[in-house]
Amino acid sequence: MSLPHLSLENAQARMLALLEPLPMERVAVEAALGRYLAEPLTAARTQPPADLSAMDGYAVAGQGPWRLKGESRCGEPFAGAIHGGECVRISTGAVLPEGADRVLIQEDADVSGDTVIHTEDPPVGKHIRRKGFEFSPGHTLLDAGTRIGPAHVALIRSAGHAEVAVQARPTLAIFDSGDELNSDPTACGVHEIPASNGAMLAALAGALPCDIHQSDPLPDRLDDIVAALEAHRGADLMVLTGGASVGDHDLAKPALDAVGAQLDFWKVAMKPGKPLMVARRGKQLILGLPGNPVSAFVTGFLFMLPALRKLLGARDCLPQTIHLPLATDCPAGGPRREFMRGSLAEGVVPAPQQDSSALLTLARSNVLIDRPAHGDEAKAGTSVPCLLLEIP
Ligand SMILES: Nc1nc2c(c(=O)[nH]1)N[C@H]1C(S)=C(S)[C@@H](COP(=O)(O)OP(=O)(O)OC[C@H]3O[C@@H](n4cnc5c(N)ncnc54)[C@H](O)[C@@H]3O)O[C@H]1N2
Ligand code: MOO
Repeated sequence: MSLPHLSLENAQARMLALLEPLPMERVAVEAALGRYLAEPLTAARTQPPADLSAMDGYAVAGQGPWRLKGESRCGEPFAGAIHGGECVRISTGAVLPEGADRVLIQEDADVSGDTVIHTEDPPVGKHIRRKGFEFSPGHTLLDAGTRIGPAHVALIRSAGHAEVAVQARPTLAIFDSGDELNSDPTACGVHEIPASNGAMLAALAGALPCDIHQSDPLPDRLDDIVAALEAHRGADLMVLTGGASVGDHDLAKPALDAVGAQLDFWKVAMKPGKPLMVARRGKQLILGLPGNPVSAFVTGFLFMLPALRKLLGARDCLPQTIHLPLATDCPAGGPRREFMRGSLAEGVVPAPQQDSSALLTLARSNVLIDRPAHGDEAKAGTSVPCLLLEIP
């Protein structure tokens, strides 16, 4: 079958359109790290809940000197109000007593007995965190599709929620395939190599919340590949690596046909990663990634992770492009848009080896430089679009 090579944007959009976010569930906030909000997050309380002191010192009213009337501590406010010429000892985060108009930090206070005088007089309102300055009940704090990071965990609890609505964790089955692959890297014969793509893709996917099934490499036998595809019909996403090209032993396409999967597209105008295959079987998405290790990584980064993000309900499924200056010259591009490995120092240095089998330069790289098809040579100092290889 000869299908046109899709542009990367077109291929990503087509793949994402095949997927729906998974059903919603409610989980404890602490268990939601790395997941995406299924609903906008609304405040259920007022923060701060009262006017609070931002410093340790004295809450004062009117002009000094002030007479010390008591103390307001965190969790134990001063009972009552103060009037002009009075103050209370106060801690950071404690409730400001009624009548206090500013906080004198203790470094600027001279205390003798129950009299407090200032060396610096703060203006009215100083060092007070006003009630509700962050949020009040009903305020929308975060949009649906926001990824929950450590700060979000704290914010959601602070907003008065013990649980949060997220999409269910996707299930993912990953398979290496090829007769040359040995699952034991310490026991490879001369005609063998260690299976490494599956482990790499599982590590890549593992940065997102998902449940991963990974097993020994499949041989280049149609029956075995079909059996593996059948055994994991229930997975939300299946990723097969190897056998995506056109050789006699490239069985990804025949295996997809045999299990009744509908091929949506095959081949994307990009390097590495051209023979990427995207198919659907019912609600399941199947990705056939090329076997060359760097091609598997780049397509995993540009397709598998976005697919997982879509299932997880992310607002932004695709990796963000940033522009960085080149530290050295970058050669002219070939006929395919190319993602070149590079490292970020004072500017981006393209890796000297760009062969799609070369894992060493991938492991030493932390960016992919996005080079246009037929692009001219880019000189050092030119700003180029890059993807940071930070996961995810
Ligand atoms: N006549 C053509 N040949 C090739 C074309 C083409 O258009 N016409 N495309 C080339 C491109 S581009 C790529 S990319 C590769 C993709 O090939 P496959 O997906 O069929 O991958 P394999 O042939 O199975 O393996 C390629 C290479 O990668 C090694 N490999 C495979 N799986 C793993 C694994 N799990 N762990 C580690 N290494 C793996 C395998 O040993 C091969 O060396 O096709 C080109 N050919
Ligand atoms: O696309 Mo292949 O991935 O160039 O080596």
